[in-house]
Amino acid sequence: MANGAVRLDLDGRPIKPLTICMIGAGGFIGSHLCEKLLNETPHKVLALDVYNDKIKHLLEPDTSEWAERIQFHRINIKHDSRLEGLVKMADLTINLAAICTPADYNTRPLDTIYSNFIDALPVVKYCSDNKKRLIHFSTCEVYGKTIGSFLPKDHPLRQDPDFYVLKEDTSPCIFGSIEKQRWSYACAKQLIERLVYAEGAENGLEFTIVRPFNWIGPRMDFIPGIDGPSEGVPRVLACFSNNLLRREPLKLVDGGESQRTFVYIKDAIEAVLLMIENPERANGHIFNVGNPNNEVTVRQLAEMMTQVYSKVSGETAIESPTIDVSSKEFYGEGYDDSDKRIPDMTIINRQLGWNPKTSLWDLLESTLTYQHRTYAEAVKKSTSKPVAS
Ligand SMILES: NC(=O)c1ccc[n+]([C@@H]2O[C@H](COP(=O)([O-])OP(=O)(O)OC[C@H]3O[C@@H](n4cnc5c(N)ncnc54)[C@H](O)[C@@H]3O)[C@@H](O)[C@H]2O)c1
Ligand SMILES: O=c1ccn([C@@H]2O[C@H](COP(=O)(O)OP(=O)(O)O[C@H]3OC[C@](O)(CO)[C@H]3O)[C@@H](O)[C@H]2O)c(=O)[nH]1
Repeated sequence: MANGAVRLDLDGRPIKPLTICMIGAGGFIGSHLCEKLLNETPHKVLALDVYNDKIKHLLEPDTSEWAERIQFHRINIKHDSRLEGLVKMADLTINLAAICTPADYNTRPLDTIYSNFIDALPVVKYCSDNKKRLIHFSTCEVYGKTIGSFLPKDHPLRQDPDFYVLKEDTSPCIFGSIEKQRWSYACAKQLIERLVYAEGAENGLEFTIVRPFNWIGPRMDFIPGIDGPSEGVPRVLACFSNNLLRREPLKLVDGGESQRTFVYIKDAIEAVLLMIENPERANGHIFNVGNPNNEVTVRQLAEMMTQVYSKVSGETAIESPTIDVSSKEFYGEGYDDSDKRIPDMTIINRQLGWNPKTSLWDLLESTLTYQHRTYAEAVKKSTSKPVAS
C-alpha cells in the first residue's frame, strides 16, 4: 500500500484488511485486480490459476513489499481438493475462472459449458456451506440479443432506448437456437447466475454478480504465434492488434456491423474494488460494468485502432486496412452474435457511485502503446526470413 492511511468505505467506516481467494487470478482481469489490491490496499490475495505469466511481476521475490500479501496456488479447479480449504481461509472469494473467448463457444461447446457452469458449481457451494462471501464474474452476454434486433432495420422503435438498453432487473435474456452453439457460454453463465441468486434467496449466500461489458486494456488475451497458439483466435482487441503488428488487414466479421461499448480495464477495476470494500452496498446485487459512452461498430473500432496504431508506432497504415470475412469462415459453424450492448448504469451508480472515465480514443492509445512496446520486436523476429548463406 502506498501509505499507511486507514481506508474508509463509502459510508465512512474503516475497512478491515481482507484475505481474498481469487480464482482465475492469472488472467487479464485477475492480473489487473491483483495489481490494484497490492498497490492500493492492505488486503491479502490467495491467487489461484493454472497459469501465472500475467502476474509474474507481482510474485517475484524482489517485490518483497508484496511477498507477504500474495500467494500463488497453481490449481485447476476442475479437480483439486485444496479448493475448499482455500475458500475457507479467505473472507471473500472472487471467481473469474472461465473459458471466455467466443471462438471457443461454438467449436468447444462442451468445454465452454463445463468451464462456465459445472466447474463454477463447487465454488458456489463451498462459499454457501462455509458462509463466505462470493463475487462471481458473469457476462453482458447473458442479455444475448436486443429486443430491437427483431424489428425491421428502419423501424422507429429501434431508436427507443427501451428496445436496446440492457438493464439488470428488467431486460430479458434472448439467445439463438440450440444449433447456434455460440450461446453455450451465455446460457451456462445465465444458469450459474440463477444458481448463485437462488443460494442467496434460499440459503443466505452473500453474493455479488458482475456483468462485464467488453473490458479492454493491456495483457488482454494473447498474440497468436507469440505468446499463444498460432491458430488461436483471441477476442477482438487482440485479433486487431495482431493484424496491426503484422501489417495485415483487420478482418471484419459479417461486415463489422455489430456494436459494442468498450470500457478501460483500469476504470472497471475501480468498480470491482468498490464492490470488495462495500459489501453492504454490493451484496445481493447484479451489476452491469461498462461504458455506455464508448459505443462503436466493430468497423469503427477497426478504423480507430488503425489510426491510433499509426500514431503510436510511427508506421503508416497499409493500403487496404480492413477486409470482410463471413462468420462461418472466421469462427465456423454455429456462430451467432449480440447486435448491440449498451449497459444501463442506474444500479451501479446508485449503490456504488461508480462511473467510467476513459474515452475510447484514450484507452486505445494507452493499450496500443503497450501492445507495440510488448510485441512489435517479437513479431518482427518471427516474420523475418533467415538470410541464405
Ligand atoms: N474481459 C471481459 O471483457 C469480460 C467480459 C465478460 C465477462 N468476463 C468474465 O470475466 C472473467 C475473467 O475474464 P478475463 O477476460 O480475465 O479472461 P481470462 O481468460 O484472461 O482469465 C480467466 C482465467 O481463468 C483461468 N482458468 C480457467 N479455467 C480454470 C480452471 N479450471 N482452474 C483454474 N483457473 C482457470 C485461466 O487460466 C485464466 O487465467 C470470466 O469469467 C469472463 O467470463 C470478462
Ligand atoms: O478479428 C475479429 C474478431 C472479432 N470480430 C467481431 O468483433 C465483435 C467482438 O468480438 P469479441 O471481443 O471477440 O467478443 P464479444 O464481444 O462478441 O464477446 C465477448 O463479450 C464479453 C465476453 O463474455 C468475454 O469477453 C465475450 O463473450 C464480434 O462482433 C466479433 O464478431 C471481428 O469482426 N473481427
